[in-house]
Amino acid sequence: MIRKNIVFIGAGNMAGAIISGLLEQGYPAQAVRATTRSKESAASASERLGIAVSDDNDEAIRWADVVVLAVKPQMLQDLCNDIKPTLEQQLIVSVAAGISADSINQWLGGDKAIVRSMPNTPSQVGAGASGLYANANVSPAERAFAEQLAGATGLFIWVEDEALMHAVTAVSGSGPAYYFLFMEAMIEAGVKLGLTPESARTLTLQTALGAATLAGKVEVPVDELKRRVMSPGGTTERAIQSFEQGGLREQVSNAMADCAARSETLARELAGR
Ligand SMILES: NC(=O)C1=CN([C@@H]2O[C@H](COP(=O)(O)OP(=O)(O)OC[C@H]3O[C@@H](n4cnc5c(N)ncnc54)[C@H](O)[C@@H]3O)[C@@H](O)[C@H]2O)C=CC1
Ligand SMILES: O=C(O)[C@@H]1CCC=N1
Repeated sequence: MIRKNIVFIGAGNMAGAIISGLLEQGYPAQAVRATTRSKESAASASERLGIAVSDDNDEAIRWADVVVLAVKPQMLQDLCNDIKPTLEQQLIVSVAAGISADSINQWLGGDKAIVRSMPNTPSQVGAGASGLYANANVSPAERAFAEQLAGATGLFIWVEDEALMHAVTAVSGSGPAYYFLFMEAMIEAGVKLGLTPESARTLTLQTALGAATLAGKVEVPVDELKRRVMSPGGTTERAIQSFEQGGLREQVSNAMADCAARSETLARELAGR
């Protein structure tokens, strides 16, 4: 494992998930720091995450080899302006949705090595999925470190065409929320059918885990796995017919197109500020 000092600027949901995943995988806590905007939030994040957290971006950046930008996209330009004078040759990793490497590079004064990463919150338990994109200033060694960072919290893919980061966001960045929504709906429906909330939850979660594990382990396409659950004239067939007639497929497609489009407009709105 290559050890570098990593600072996360912003210690919210996504940074917290990556930090927990990293530490869980044995990355040394002394080599990970974070910053927040106030002393109070720094103290509570430090306690929650088990690493040093301060409200001093400049001091943390001077200490770091790798700077992970983990603030909301709308805060990123102001943050870049603030840290520009302090940054030297650190590798920049941005997890912000939408915002292009060119915008970040421009806001940071140019000539920066920037990796964009679109992770997701299952990183917290080592089951993340990240899409990575590197600008032309990123060296092979820096690419390798970015892979180690993403790989410590799950799996990753590289995209060479940055525009595909919008699609990655629609699939895996936002994707956990779709599955949580589906689980929520299944639990509610199970309760309506008479199960206790606890039983409905236990069965729903294990079924989601089982389906994903099975699909990941066997070399069988998911439509065939679906077919194997559907006995002709049986119960599943009725449920699947009901989903198809209700337009689930189209809803998923529309929702993901809306997600990718939001990522694109975020990028345009914020690049023009
Ligand atoms: N939540 C998710 O599932 C995912 C989020 N992302 C991206 O991660 C980024 C962060 O999102 P979340 O963690 O969900 O947001 P969040 O609101 O939970 O965390 C953002 C944190 O940044 C801090 N912050 C803001 N300005 C700061 C500054 N100048 N210096 C230091 N800290 C500052 C805030 O205090 C807050 O703790 C966003 O750009 C988002 O697009 C990417 C993939 C998935
Ligand atoms: O909802 C968002 O904007 C962020 C980016 C991907 C997941 N959460």
